[in-house]
Amino acid sequence: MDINAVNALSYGEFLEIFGNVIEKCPIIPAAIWIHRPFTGLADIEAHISDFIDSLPESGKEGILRCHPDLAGRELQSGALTRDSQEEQRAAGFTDLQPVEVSRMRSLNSEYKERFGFPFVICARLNTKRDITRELLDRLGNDRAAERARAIDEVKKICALRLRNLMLSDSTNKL
Ligand SMILES: NC(=O)N[C@H]1NC(=O)NC1=O
Repeated sequence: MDINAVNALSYGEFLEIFGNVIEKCPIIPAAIWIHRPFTGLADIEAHISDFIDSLPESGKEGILRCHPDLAGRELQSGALTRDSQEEQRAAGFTDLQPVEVSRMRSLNSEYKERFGFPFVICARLNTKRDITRELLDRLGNDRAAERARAIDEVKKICALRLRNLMLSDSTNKL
C-alpha cells in the first residue's frame, strides 16, 4: 500500500488497518489522523513519535502498560494481539523450555515491581538471549531513564509494524 492509498482511506479504514501500530492504543493513530495527507511512512512515524513525546509521563507509562509481558500468560493462553504473537514468536518466545519461561516470568515480575510498568523491548530486533541480558541491564536504570528507554522501544515496534503494513496489501483486509 503506498502513501496515496493510505491518504485515501476513510477514518474508520485507517483505524482498522493502523489501530494497533502502538499496542492496544488506537487513540494514537486516531489522534494523528488530523495530519493527513501524510507525505510518506516517515511522516506517519514522526507524527506518532511527536504525539507520544507530547504526553505527560503518566501517559507514556500508560502506553507501556498496554504491552503484554514477553513469555507471559497471554502468550501461553493465545490471548495476544496478532502483532505481538508474531513478534514474540520471531524472538523465540514460543519455543521456550519451562525453565526459561519461569526465568522470564520472575525477571518480568522483578522489573514490574521496580518500575511499575512492564518491561518493553522490540522483540523483532532481538533474540531471547539479548532480551534477557537487556532486562537485567535495564533493571539498574532509574525510573525516568527506564521510562524513556522503554518508550524508544515502543517506537521501534511501531516503525516495524508500520513497515509491515505498508509493504503488505493491507487494503485487502477491508
Ligand atoms: N513487553 C514487550 O516488550 N512486548 C512486546 N514487544 C514486542 O516487540 N511486541 C510486544 O508485544
